Amino acid sequence: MSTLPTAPNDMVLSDAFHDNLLGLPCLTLVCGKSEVRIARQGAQVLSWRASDGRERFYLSVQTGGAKQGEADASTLSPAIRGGVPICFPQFSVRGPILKHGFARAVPWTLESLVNHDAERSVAVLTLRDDARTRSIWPCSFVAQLTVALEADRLALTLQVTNSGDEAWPFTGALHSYLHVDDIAKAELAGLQGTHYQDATADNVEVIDPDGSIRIDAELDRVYLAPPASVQLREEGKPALQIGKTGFTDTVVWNPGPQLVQTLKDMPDDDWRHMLCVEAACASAPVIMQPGQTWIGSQVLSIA
Ligand SMILES: O=P(O)(O)OC[C@H]1O[C@@H](O)[C@H](O)[C@@H](O)[C@@H]1O
Repeated sequence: MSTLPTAPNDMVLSDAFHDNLLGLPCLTLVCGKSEVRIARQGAQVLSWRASDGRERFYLSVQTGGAKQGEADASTLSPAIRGGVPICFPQFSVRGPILKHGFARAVPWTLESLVNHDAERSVAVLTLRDDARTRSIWPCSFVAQLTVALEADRLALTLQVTNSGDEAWPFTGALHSYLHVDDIAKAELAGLQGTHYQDATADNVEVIDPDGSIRIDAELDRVYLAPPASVQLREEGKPALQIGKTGFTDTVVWNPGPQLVQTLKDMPDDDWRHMLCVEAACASAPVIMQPGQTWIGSQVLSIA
């Protein structure tokens, strides 16, 4: 086991991003046979292989993002299409700033790393307000993502603190792109009877009558007060249990065969190989008083 100190050690910690996936600098967290890759940009988890070696996240080969060798520009980087983007301080276009906020478009700082642990490897990354974020959103904050990897379980915890002296609202999400072999043989179970806002129809509110969600066209829903856990099934068998705490909503998104053709960072056929199941605070903002801390998590376990 190699354990790096929990106190910031700038040289060691900045060296951690020495791997790359599709040219995106990232660090690799290892626990036994399980492995996770985390990009510096957006603290975005790009890949997760549990002990069976199977990739559990979708990542577009046409993705944007700040590539290796490119300086972390002072401007925002193009979003990375896949893995787990962090949407903060705004979910989608439900507010005045850019879609899904800026957290996914800027580099985060690695604060601590416990790697190659036999039971639980953990990376903690932070984003604090600076001149650039304040030019977009004039609020003082500290956002922290904790990535905790166990043999067949990945826990992502987002902690947000109001470090200023005025209250502010935020919406956001852990926007997980789950990999599926074939969307026609995949279903999401557990949301039956839950109200949702249909983003493809002006957010009209509907009750989901179905036992499980199947995808053959664009689907974009914010489920309100959903159960704490839902299950991804493939070929009729459990594949992944998806739990959440703190986040009020579950968002389910797939662009389907038409909308995907308008996404220049995603191959036309790839809607068949992904399903976004997002832990979100989308339907109503979280109001943060000065000094207040909010915590939400998404926990993925091999079913
Ligand atoms: O293309 P983006 O900005 O990454 O957003 C992808 C999708 O993200 C989902 O969370 C939204 O519900 C969709 O409306 C949106 O299209």
